[in-house]
Amino acid sequence: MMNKVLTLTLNPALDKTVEIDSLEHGGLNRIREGRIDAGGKGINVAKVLKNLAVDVRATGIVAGHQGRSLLAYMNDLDIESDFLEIEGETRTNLKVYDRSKSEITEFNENGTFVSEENLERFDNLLERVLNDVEVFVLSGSIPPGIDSDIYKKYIEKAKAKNIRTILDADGEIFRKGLEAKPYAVKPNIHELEQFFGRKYSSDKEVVEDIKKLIDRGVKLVVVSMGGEGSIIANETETYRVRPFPIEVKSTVGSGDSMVAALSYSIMNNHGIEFIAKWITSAGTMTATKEGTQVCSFEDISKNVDRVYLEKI
Ligand SMILES: Nc1ncnc2c1ncn2[C@@H]1O[C@H](COP(=O)(O)OP(=O)(O)OP(=O)(O)O)[C@@H](O)[C@H]1O
Ligand SMILES: O=P(O)(O)OC[C@@]1(O)O[C@H](CO)[C@@H](O)[C@@H]1O
Repeated sequence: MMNKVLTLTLNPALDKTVEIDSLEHGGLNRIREGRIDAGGKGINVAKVLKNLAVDVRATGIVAGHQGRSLLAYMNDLDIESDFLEIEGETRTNLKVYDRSKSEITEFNENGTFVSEENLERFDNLLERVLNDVEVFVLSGSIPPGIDSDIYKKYIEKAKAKNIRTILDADGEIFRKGLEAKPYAVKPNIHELEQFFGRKYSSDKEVVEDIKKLIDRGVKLVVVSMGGEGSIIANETETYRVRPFPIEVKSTVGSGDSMVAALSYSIMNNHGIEFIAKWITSAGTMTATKEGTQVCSFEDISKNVDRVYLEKI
């Protein structure tokens, strides 16, 4: 086992993936196959890190019967977990795979309400589990009741302990989180467009905005672009990265697999070229798995050299 990563999932989910022949809007859709996986972005990051033999712990908030069921899934995956259990119900997120189009449509619930008192209890739990951590991953949406500056507060807390942080969130929580200058961020292209309030028509425009994030104090930026790959940059170098061809099964968790490989690379002080290859191999191989299943160490290492890198 190597070092320690802590992943935060304040709004976890049971991901229910169903397969149908062809989506009939307003009609009856017969489900051909289905599966349930432990989900939520930080939990997916922890699943990949476990496969990379990293000493990882998952934390967050779970609720009710569904929450206990989620913890049982985590236990089956042998992932060390330290979640606050509260009243209410952990959400179910429905992912519908349309076989005719090989396309996934996602329906994500809001999540269960977290009271001020429960958040205070979670703050205390976090204070305890943030010890001996090298990298802290904060990702995904936040449930009702929690303010949008939560990631900002937690990044500041982690930085005071010299822990490197990775932020993967969107909207207001990303905007506020950025004020605390996380070590790395991984928005997808739509989240970056939303943040800067523009539509990109070239890589050059994306790179301009990535530079703005670096000027704000972020050390490493990855902008993922689905099947188009990603752009990765630090203060001195920028790469356009393209994945290898695959048969896509479910891209759910692909971004999280990138974040996991990013944590692994940062922890081991790898250079930007290694990082670009590893995160892309991880994200791409996860897209070949059904439901919210993730890539293995072998999946990643066997395919890293198929990733195409271009320095820009
Ligand atoms: N259709 C695809 N073909 C090949 N690789 C893909 C495809 N979709 C995703 N990937 C791989 O996964 C990475 C992350 O994808 P994406 O940009 O969709 O992340 P995301 O929006 O954060 O995903 P999520 O939030 O569902 O985890 C891409 O950079 C790419 O390497
Ligand atoms: O609603 P959020 O928190 O933005 O995203 C939650 C989610 O869609 O993200 C993961 C994939 O990245 C899934 O496991 C999960 O259902």
